[in-house]
Amino acid sequence: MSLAYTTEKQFTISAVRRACLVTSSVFNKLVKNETLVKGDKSPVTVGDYSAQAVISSMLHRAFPNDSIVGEEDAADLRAENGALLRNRIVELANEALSAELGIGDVPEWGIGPGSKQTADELLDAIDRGNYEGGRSGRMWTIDPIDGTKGFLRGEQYAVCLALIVDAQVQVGVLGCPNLPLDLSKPDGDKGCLFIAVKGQGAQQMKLNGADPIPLTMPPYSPSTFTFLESVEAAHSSHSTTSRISAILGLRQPPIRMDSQAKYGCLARGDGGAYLRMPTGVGYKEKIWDHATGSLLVTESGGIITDSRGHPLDFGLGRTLGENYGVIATEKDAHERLLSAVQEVVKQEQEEAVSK
Ligand SMILES: Nc1ncnc2c1ncn2[C@@H]1O[C@H](COP(=O)(O)O)[C@@H](OP(=O)(O)O)[C@H]1O
Ligand SMILES: [Mg+2]
Ligand SMILES: [Mg+2]
Ligand SMILES: [Mg+2]
Repeated sequence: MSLAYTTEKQFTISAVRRACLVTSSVFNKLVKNETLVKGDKSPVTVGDYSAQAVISSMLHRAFPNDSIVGEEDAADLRAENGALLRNRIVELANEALSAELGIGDVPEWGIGPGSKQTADELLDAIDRGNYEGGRSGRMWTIDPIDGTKGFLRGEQYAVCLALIVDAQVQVGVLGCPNLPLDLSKPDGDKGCLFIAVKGQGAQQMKLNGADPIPLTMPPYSPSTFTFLESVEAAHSSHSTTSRISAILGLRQPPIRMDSQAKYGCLARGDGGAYLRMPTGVGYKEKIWDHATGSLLVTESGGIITDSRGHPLDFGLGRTLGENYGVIATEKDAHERLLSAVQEVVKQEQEEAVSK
């Protein structure tokens, strides 16, 4: 019997690798006028747009009937003053699409020497990511650069692609070009690819390599356990994390890192838990920020919930709905962590009332 989603898995790896060609080349030579500020004040670069164009145009060839929920849209590139950015994106996306074929690449996906798209085709590909999401059917979710702020700081970011079927994440891949293979050797080899398929486990391999290694989270160990959390205090409350650490008596400081690279690290045994606690009311987590990561957690032996202990729901649309934070850790540690989180949430609510 053949395994489920074999083609989708291979496609996801190929698409993420090709998008990483773009992001890595932009990372090394990003110029000031290649970054925009979006309506929600967050940054977006030519790297984000080009990577989404690459993945989305490959998806259109490989799975023309599937819907796409992508973070970016091409409105700013279609504007009259968007020509400079648009030309750069066309150049970058075509460079990646036409790069040599590698292991597992299929030319019918619109890749390999000679594969080029027009500006209109690439802008349309970006805008094909406008699907509103939902509970039934097949959809892909793209975060072309997760951790754009980390990318701009010269630190961690991830290219993320996941297949969701009937609200369940079935396949997810992260490409992390700047992530050391071993966190304890920051100057050692960099570039990791994380892969998960539901029911088939999680794996890591070199971004440009072969030979995937299966990933299993190690059991809870009080002496080394610590949190993986966002670098950006506006994305995840650092003070809440530090109160939870105090309750648990943790000795190690948190590992701060941008992007879903945190989930890849958790799956391979770095830190011990992913923690993301809301910093205020109103922000709704986006499905593309957690789809691949959540599957990496469950396929490596962990549990992922919000701070009420509810599973993340990928069937509500482009967001995860009401935001009550995200907690992921090894399955035997989850209950202990959840009760510490809930204790701190209660304290914070009481303090807010008494203010
Ligand atoms: N107020 C907020 N609270 C939580 N997450 C936020 C946020 N504002 C932006 N984000 C999300 O945080 C993501 C980065 O995650 P992290 O902080 O773990 O690196 C961003 O992804 P992008 O960089 O793809 O836009 C963005 O979607
Ligand atoms: Mg963004
Ligand atoms: Mg993101
Ligand atoms: Mg992004």
